[in-house]
Amino acid sequence: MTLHCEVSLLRIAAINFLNPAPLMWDFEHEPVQRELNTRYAINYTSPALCAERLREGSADIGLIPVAAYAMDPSLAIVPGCTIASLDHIRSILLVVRCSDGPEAARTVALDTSSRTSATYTKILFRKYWNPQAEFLPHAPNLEEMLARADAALLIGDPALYALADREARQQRTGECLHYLDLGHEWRSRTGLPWVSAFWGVRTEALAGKSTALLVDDFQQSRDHGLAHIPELVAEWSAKMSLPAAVVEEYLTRNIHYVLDDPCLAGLELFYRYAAECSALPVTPSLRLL
Ligand SMILES: C=C(O[C@@H]1C=C(C(=O)O)C=C[C@H]1O)C(=O)O
Repeated sequence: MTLHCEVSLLRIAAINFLNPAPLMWDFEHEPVQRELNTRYAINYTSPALCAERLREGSADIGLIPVAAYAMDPSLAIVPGCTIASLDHIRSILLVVRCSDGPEAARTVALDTSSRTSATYTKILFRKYWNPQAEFLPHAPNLEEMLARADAALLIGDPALYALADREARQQRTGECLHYLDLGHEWRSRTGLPWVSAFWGVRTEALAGKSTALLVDDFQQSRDHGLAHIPELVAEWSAKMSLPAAVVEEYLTRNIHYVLDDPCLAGLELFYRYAAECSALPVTPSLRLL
């Protein structure tokens, strides 16, 4: 008689941008990858779709935009891991066509792959720049966005490419655009970190599994990633054709990977402001595993 011992894998929805690469280290590199393959199966998608996969039940764990958590506070959060920024974030950009800055922007195209940065953008307009601004969802294509709106929000790798192309674009078109780093705009007004994403978990999927082991797997992967920055810089600067110094600065100074107390305070304020501006329905309480 053959005994079939089926171990169900936890399905992870991950993001195919550069910024989560340190969090993903053990899932993508030996010696730990082989062992994690016995517990997890990974699928890569956009931030907005990570949240969607958890909602529809086709993933158990997802690197979800913090804004999506307000729509589904039944999820639990893996403590300690995040995609955040303490000031300049580099990959969350508001590109503004008007020479008068964001206050003069009446229409804003929002990158459809974003949930969190789209919400921060609404907060910044409602509270500080232009409460009357109108928002339209748009695929991340700077030229098409600026053909339809006065300003464009780009996130992740498309934002990094737009920034790298900034001078060449000005020479090509003669047009002078403003590039605002929204992490810095938020920090200078609130004094708090910008928090983009964390690992959200459908707790039903954890039945019969060790929560402590899961938390260890994700926190150790982050620690190992942060201990292998030179390898990540070599890998990603080649893959993205970006200068190694830019990728290194991005992974070590722009993005902050530890969900610590200042990040939790930044998150609380983000949820409060988002509810005040009717950009999110509720202020969720944070349920850490
Ligand atoms: C820093 C970034 O964070 C991302 C931004 C997100 C959003 O705006 O919804 C979600 C997940 C993060 O990985 C970025 O992509 O530039």
